[in-house]
Amino acid sequence: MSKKLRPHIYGPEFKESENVQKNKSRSSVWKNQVFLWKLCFKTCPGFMIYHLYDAFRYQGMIFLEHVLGIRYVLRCAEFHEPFTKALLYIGIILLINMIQIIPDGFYCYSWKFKCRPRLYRALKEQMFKKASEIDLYCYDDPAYYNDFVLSVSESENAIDRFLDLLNMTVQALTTLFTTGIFFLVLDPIGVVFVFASFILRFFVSKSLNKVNYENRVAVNPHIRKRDYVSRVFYLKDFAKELRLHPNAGKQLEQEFAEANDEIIKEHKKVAGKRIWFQFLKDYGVGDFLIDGLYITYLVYKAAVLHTVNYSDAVILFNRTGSLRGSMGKFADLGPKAHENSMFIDKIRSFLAYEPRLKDDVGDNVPEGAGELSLSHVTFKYSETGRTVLDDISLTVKPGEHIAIVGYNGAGKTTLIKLLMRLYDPTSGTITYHDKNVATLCPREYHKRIGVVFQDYQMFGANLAENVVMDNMTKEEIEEKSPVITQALTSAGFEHKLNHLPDRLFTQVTTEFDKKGVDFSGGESQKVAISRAFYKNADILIMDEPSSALDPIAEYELNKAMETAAKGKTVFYISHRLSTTRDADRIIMLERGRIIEEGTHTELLSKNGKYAEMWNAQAGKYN
Ligand SMILES: Nc1ncnc2c1ncn2[C@@H]1O[C@H](COP(=O)(O)OP(=O)(O)OP(=O)(O)O)[C@@H](O)[C@H]1O
Repeated sequence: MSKKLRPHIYGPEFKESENVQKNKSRSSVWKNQVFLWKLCFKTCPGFMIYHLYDAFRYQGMIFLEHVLGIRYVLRCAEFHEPFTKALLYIGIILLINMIQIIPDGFYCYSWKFKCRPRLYRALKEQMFKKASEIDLYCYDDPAYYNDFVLSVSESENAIDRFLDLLNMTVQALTTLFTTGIFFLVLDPIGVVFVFASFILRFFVSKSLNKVNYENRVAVNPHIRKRDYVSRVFYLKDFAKELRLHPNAGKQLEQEFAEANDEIIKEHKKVAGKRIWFQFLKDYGVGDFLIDGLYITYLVYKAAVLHTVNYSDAVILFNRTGSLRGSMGKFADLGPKAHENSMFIDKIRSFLAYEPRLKDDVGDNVPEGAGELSLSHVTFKYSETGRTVLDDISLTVKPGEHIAIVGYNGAGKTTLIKLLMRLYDPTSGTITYHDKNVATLCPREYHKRIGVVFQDYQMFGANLAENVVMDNMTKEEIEEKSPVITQALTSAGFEHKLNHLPDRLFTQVTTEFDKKGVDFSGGESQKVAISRAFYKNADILIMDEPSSALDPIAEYELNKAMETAAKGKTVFYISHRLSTTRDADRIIMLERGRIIEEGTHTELLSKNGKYAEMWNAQAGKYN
């Protein structure tokens, strides 16, 4: 597996010499095409076979009509054969053409439009599945993220290029065997000219494609930046902010212009090489060698030496252009396959990436609520990054309610991410039921945790599915309706639910459905909270669950929590200390370290950082 896509944080063991990578990429050109062939053939076998046949048919017919046919007709004229012989031949060709036009029309205007999207989907489905499995570390590594975006955005192009390559290969082989043999029989020297042009074109194309690929990789980060700015200007989410803060828009315009300049700079860097290679390819190999030298030689043979008759000379003259074109395609095959292979390589590396956290691998989680314990846990997002959590030790009994407080950036959310095992600690261990969570099956472990993240997302699905977070049929929604409604009610969404005409079937977001609904920030947060209530897990994690709620909704949420969280282990993060004061224990974090720990009263009597924070903001709630 190519290691290019592995996140850098895994360290030097994955670094390979440039030579090893080059040899590997050479050897993988073939394997990469086979990979796509298997995928395409498995998805649409009939289409793939017809795709090959179509290329063969196209060149076969050209040979029949334009080589054998025209030669036959011209020879009839040159050697005074009866006109009916020529007419019969023309009639047969017309009939064959007519028979072929029907399946060809079906292939071009129906099959292609049906099957190409199926092929794209087959690959995209694999990529989407993998994207949901890859470790979150990967998203923190810009180099990895660049390659990730490139492979996803290039996946459809890779299939298109592969289908073109197949077409080109079969066309080139058909031409080689038909027109090539024709040349060998009539004028073997002509083959030398064609072969020379083939070799030259092969090397020139290879160099040109390498330049193109390197340029594509170099411009990719700038294209991503430009795309980001474009998104900001067309996405609804940013529209309000941009109107209120026009300077932010100007700054982004500036960044867009800079990214554009970088792209132009990258193109300028390779412009000279591109012009030179294109000149060699078009003029040196094509015009000069074949149209100049070969034609001179052919005319000399026919007019001076009389070693070839006129009808054959005309056909050879006529076919050099076509043979040169086909040989050109043949010469382009290797470099084009190589270029496509570099993109497929990225796709395959992405698909072959083995997540460290395998969703369904690991020990079963013991039944019931258990003790959760952190021992000397330290964490960095990247090998070279700063320590975000530093030597955290904490034991939480089943049913205990823990509040985590601290200033922005103290490491509260990061601690939650580790507790949920979205990341593994850099050092130290986290145990649940006395078992290291790193040995537990993540999927089973996650079932034990209901969570509301600060940056929750609403999905373009109906309301019920947004609570259950799964695809559901109409019958399933109706069956689970009481539990879903109860979860929404506990989260304070009842009033809104009663005003939705389609209730649980209401489509969330108006982006794809005119009848859909855009919820307010607070309403969306209530839906996110209801997910945790619906899950009814042993551990409840709430990261700023009431940040968008009005005071009454916050009060009601706290009341609902008393019922929903009874007997459960709860981690509650909030900047509003009035909502955390009743926790069994409050953990105060500062720069990744636990600096104070105890009940609200204990911490106030310490008169330390917590008391300072309380006095600054929450004292007014007394
Ligand atoms: N994906 C990431 N990659 C690198 N650094 C990160 C990442 N996420 C968070 N950090 C850094 O880790 C530190 C702790 O972030 P965290 O989100 O845990 O803080 P927090 O206490 O939850 O802050 P807040 O109260 O603002 O939500 C911050 O300095 C932040 O910049």
